[in-house]
Amino acid sequence: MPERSLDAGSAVPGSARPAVRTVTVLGAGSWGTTFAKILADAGRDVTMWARRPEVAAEIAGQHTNSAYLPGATLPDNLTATSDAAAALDGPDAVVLAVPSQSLRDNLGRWRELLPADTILVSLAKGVELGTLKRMSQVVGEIAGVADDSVVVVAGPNLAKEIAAGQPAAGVFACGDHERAVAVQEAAFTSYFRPYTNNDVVGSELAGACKNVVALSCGIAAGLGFGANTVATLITRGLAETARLGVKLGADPMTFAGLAGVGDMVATCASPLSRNRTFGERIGRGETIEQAQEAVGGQVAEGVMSCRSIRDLAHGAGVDMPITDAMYRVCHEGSDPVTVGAELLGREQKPERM
Ligand SMILES: NC(=O)C1=CN([C@@H]2O[C@H](COP(=O)(O)OP(=O)(O)OC[C@H]3O[C@@H](n4cnc5c(N)ncnc54)[C@H](O)[C@@H]3O)[C@@H](O)[C@H]2O)C=CC1
Ligand SMILES: O=C(CO)COP(=O)(O)O
Repeated sequence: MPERSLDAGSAVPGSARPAVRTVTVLGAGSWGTTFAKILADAGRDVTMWARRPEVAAEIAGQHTNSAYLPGATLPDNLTATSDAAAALDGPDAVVLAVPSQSLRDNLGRWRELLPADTILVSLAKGVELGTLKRMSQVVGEIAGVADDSVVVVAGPNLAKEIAAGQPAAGVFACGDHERAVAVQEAAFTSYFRPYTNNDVVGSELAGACKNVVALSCGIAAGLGFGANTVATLITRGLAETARLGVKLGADPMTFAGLAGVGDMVATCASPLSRNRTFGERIGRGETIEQAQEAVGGQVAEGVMSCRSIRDLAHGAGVDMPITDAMYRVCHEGSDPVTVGAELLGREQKPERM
């Protein structure tokens, strides 16, 4: 039984708030499946699209997704298909749950199928290579909607913990407050508490940048360093993230919130994070290919985002030394020990500038 009645999604009488009763989630990886579970537990009728028919059949038939969320049982009001047209037959909201670098291609295939006026929700945490666009900008371009009408999901949301029912909060950012609130209502359960904000730029950049910082924390752990090193990287990583965000129009307070410090701490500290795990393997001396294997074919977004965020920062004239260092390790074959020593030995300066 869903936790909440469908009445929770009704439009507020006399308001412009859209009702979200039916939702389609495009992408059946760990976060897509977990977010679908949240929506279904909150009483929404949810359909997932999975690339592989066998994954869709397992979700629909056995209410599990053993490849991505072993051990989790999915609610009865969550079904799945690998037919995108069937999945997109009239939902009130569509959740985009594929990795950042594949969003443009995937959305291009779905564009003609998207119902008019559906609320588009983006889960991906990354910056597109080449175009250097945030995910809501990619969605805006491909779907032909205003970038800031997209609801962006951010915050400390390690999928496996939430799928196990552990308490967590998230933040839904959108330029249109009514849309953010509509999705907030649709995803409110006893274990997941969504907040809203209107800082799409800051929320998206925070989500993308923390994956890169998590790589550095993983490397530090893999090299055998302790809590001081990790805390230093988290704090200075947040400083460079906020520097970029503010330059690009973000509200500085966003970086003190769930999308900022919240997600930074969760991802940089948890062995469940794919980005941290990837970094840890590199720190232990493994190759990029071995580290990729360690995350089991799932996406460690920071590996690509360190390149795009570095390019974005260069274009904006913003100094991001940790991101630069991760780029050199992941894409130029630099030795993590040397890169770490160079980070420590940079010119001295005040903490805030
Ligand atoms: N897993 C987590 O705890 C969280 C993930 N995110 C973000 O959500 C986004 C999706 O993440 P996950 O669901 O965890 O990813 P995942 O790697 O677990 O699954 C990706 C899904 O997208 C599908 N897909 C479609 N086209 C693809 C392509 N060209 N390449 C690769 N996969 C493709 C895959 O089949 C799979 O179903 C990422 O941007 C991630 O950073 C955000 C918060 C939490
Ligand atoms: O975004 C996440 C937690 O909020 C998940 O992080 P990873 O992609 O590193 O697993």
